[in-house]
Amino acid sequence: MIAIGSDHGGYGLKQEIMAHLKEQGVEYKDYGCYDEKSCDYPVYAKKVANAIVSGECEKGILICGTGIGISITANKVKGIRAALCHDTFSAQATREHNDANILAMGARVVGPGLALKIVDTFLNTEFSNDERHIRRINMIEED
Ligand SMILES: O=C(CO)[C@H](O)[C@H](O)COP(=O)(O)O
Repeated sequence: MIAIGSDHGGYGLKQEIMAHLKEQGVEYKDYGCYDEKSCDYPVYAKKVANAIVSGECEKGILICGTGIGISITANKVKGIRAALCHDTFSAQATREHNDANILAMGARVVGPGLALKIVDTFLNTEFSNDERHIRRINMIEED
């Protein structure tokens, strides 16, 4: 199950991503926002991050205008590795190297065509399980 969330700035792109996931038979849960009214991205970043750390969802997608505020917020939750990606190389690398569990994007930065390719790359790339990457991820989690 994929957790998905956005603020008003990411709402339109989130609708396109959800339609794309549905077409592909990928299950998702929309944690809001639910319309284009101005709202606060930390609310939705925290809902999606908590859905992942609780085990309710395995990965997440977060979208705001830039992807920056929503990724900064998600990364404050222990166990979350949110990666802001606006290209497919980064989306692949962050799965392979960082085992990122949230993809963040900015709807005011990327168009929908590229965004959907980034989503597909992120969701279809496995973590490498390489010893050096595991060691570094463990270091992130240290207090
Ligand atoms: O990108 C964002 C946070 O990083 C927000 O989507 C952006 O700040 C919202 O701006 P506004 O309230 O002016 O629509």
